[in-house]
This record gives sequence, structure tokens and C-alpha cells, in this order.
Amino acid sequence: MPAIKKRKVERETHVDVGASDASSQNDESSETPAAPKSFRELGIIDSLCEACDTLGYKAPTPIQSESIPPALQGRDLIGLAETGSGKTAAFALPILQALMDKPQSLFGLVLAPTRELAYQTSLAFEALGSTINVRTAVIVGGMDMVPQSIALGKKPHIIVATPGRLLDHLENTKGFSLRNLKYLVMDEADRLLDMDFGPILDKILKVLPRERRTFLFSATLSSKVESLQRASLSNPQRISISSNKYQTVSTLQQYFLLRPHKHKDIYLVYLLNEFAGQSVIIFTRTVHETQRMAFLLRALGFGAIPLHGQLSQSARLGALGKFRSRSRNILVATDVAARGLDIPSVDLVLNYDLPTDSKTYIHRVGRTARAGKSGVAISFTSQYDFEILKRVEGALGKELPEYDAPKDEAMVMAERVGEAQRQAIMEMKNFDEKRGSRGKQFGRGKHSREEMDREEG
Ligand SMILES: Nc1ncnc2c1ncn2[C@@H]1O[C@H](COP(=O)(O)OP(=O)(O)OP(=O)(O)O)[C@@H](O)[C@H]1O
Repeated sequence: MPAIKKRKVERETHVDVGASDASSQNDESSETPAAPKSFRELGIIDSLCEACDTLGYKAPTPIQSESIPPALQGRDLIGLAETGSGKTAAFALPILQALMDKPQSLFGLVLAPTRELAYQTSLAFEALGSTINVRTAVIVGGMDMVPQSIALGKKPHIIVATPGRLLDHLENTKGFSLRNLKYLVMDEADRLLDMDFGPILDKILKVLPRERRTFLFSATLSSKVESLQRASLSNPQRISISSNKYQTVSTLQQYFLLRPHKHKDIYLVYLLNEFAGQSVIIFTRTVHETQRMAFLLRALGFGAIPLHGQLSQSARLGALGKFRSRSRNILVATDVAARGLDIPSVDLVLNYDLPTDSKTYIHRVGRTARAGKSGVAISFTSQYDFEILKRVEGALGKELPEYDAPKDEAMVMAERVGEAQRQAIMEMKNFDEKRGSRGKQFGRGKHSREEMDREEG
């Protein structure tokens, strides 16, 4: 078993390789030496190679090829690679290997911006670490604290957490400390390092040992020094697997659809009929809109299920489970589903509302066309948000083609959609009343911070 040796490096190193994805794993760039062909050649031990084999990982993806060797040498990493390009295994494998070398409880901490992503990442660690019996604990908001305290008491090797709840345990759970932590990962690091999470993160970082390795990963990571400094990296190696900061994968076909705001529901139904039977995620900007749309689509006979931050955590996991298992083929979601979720069957991402920030656009459309598969993303654009489309195109560095949705074919559905809209409004009223009595009525109209649904505990 190779020992993990620390190597002192004087300056940040930059590795840039051409745009690529999990399908083009063996692409070789003229700027970099030939990529090693196997996980074994990267220095991964046999038992972990076996796990990769079982998962069907035939060869490392580019971000894995570039990240694993320096990580095994004890470097801090900043990893930038497209959505669906295998970043999870890029940080999980070196941590599992280091854990094998010096087994210890509370060895690694992975921070994630959403609860669903935390669950998914913990499953990835368990799958990759199955041959070495790795124990993980998921510490997220919306779930009972007591079972989590018990899970922490059982001394897991790896904790996967959302920041708010982790801090809660660090402050209130007797006997729990991360004093001996060896690895910290910030997955979706740009989101974790932004203003919303910043103060919580600072408090967590204060109680972590400075003598640790730190990995920052995302598909959209700017090199803003202030926010990266927050993570207190030590001589990080920066690995960037794309030529453009805001790259989407080549297997993704992206379109916009410019229609009047008042006809959006009609064209939405037209598109869902066009993609009938396929697996679709519809993103909206607010909790209210997500819930309304789920009612609307159900009234029209579609198998739609909502996912947003004002549902109980068990309802959220239930919704995701049904969508994953394809017992429902349409997930209507706020941006709680925008980052990290890996559901290989997703064929189409529909942006019912364009997100105001281009990074969110990249993450949303990245829920399809993962690991070399193809996918389609269509973004509704109305008279009100044409400017946003132009901004997104600016960030992507290309213009998007318009999707062909003939007016006469779509408008025949106007009457039925109108009926379903009225039904959805009634159902929303009942829904709001029920929740209102529990003090949880959705606001309407303005996009308040709570409504935008980006917070996680
Ligand atoms: N070497 C590999 N060969 C084949 N498939 C792989 C390999 N590594 C990872 N995968 C698969 O690719 C998919 C995407 O991986 P992952 O979720 O880690 O992507 P990501 O880069 O973190 O995406 P995002 O930026 O959206 O979070 C997963 O289903 C994973 O199992």
C-alpha cells in the first residue's frame, strides 16, 4: 500500500487540459503528457480499483487523471471540471486511499450545499469504499438531531454534511469534535464560499485543524482570491479541465424558446408532449411556482412531482426517489436540485424560468448529458428576460439556437391548459391554507430570499 507523502510545493500549479467529459476519457491534449490509462497507473490501490471496476468505471475521467496523483502526494486541490465529469470520485478515491493507509474515525469531512447532494455523495463514498468497509454519516438540516448525534457517536470515517447542521452539532453535540480531521472537501465550492454560507463556513473552519488537506471542487469556480482564501488552502494545485470557465458538455444540445409570458404554460405542455415518456426536470425560480406547476401538470395527467425547500425532508427524499426510480418521469424543482444531483436517466432539462445567474444555468442544464450521455436543455425566454438569455450566452461564449415549437400545434392545447391552470390555482389555495394554518404559507409575487429557495441548513 503506498504511503501518503507530503510534498512541499512553493507555488500554485496550473494544469489546463482541453474540454472533455466522461465519454472522452482517453482524450489526450497536446498541452499535457499522455493521460494514464488506468486507475492503477494513477497510484490507486487494488481494492479501490476493484470498486471502480464494479461501478463500471473503465478508465479515469480527465479530472480524475489530473487530480488523483497530486492528491495522493498530499497536495491541496482546486478542481474545475464540467458537470457530470466524475468530480466526486476524483476527491473520494484519494481520501479513501489515505484512510486505508492510516485508518481513523472522523477522517474526512465533505461539505455540500444541499441535503440531497449530501446523501448522494455519502452513497458514492460507500460504493467506492465498499471493499474497505468505510463508514459514513450524513449530517443535514431537516432531520432529527438525535439520530445524527448517535451516528456521530459511532465514529464514522467520513462525514458528509450541509454547513448549518454541521455547525449545530459542533456547537451542541457533546463529545463531537473534528479536532483530528485530515481531509476537508468543499463540493460545489463556489456556492459554499458565497455570501449565504460564508459566515457559517468561517465558524466551521475555525474549529478544524490547520494541518489538513483541503479540496475545492465545482463546475463553476472563479479564481476570486478573497473567497478562495476563506477556505485557507495551502499551496493548492489548480486543475482546470476546460478552456472556458463556464463550459457545458459537448453532448448537451441547448436551445431557447422565446414566447410571450402568458403562453409559457401552453408551450410547456407542448414540449412535454414532444418529449413524452422521457425523464424531465423542470426548473422554476420560486417554491410557489414549483408547487403550482406540479398541480397544473398533474391536472393534465402528467406524472409530475415537486421538489423544493419547503417540503419536509422525507417528502424531498421521497420525491427524488420516485424520480430516480422513474415511477414519476417529471421532477418540478427549485434550485435545490440545480447542483450536483446525478440521475443518469435525465433526458431533458426545461428552464421554465431562466436563472438570473449564469452559474446556476450551467449547473441546472448539467443535470442532463452526464458521464458522456446526451441530453437536451430548453430555456423559456419571455419579453421580460431576454437580457438574462443574452447574459447566459455571453457566459457560455456562444449563441443558443431557438427551439422549433410551431405556434399552431402548441395553441390547440390552450383551452385544456387554461382549465388545468384554474384547477391548479384552486389546489394552491387549499395547499396554502393547510400550510398557512401551520404558519408556512408561501408568499407570492415577489421573489423573496426564502421563496428563491437556495438556503440549506
Ligand atoms: N471513471 C468513470 N467512468 C465512468 N463513469 C464515471 C467515472 N467516474 C464517475 N463516473 C460516473 O459519472 C457520473 C457523474 O459523476 P459525478 O456526479 O461525480 O459528476 P460531477 O463532476 O460531480 O458533476 P456535477 O458538477 O454536476 O456535480 C456518475 O454517475 C459517476 O458514477
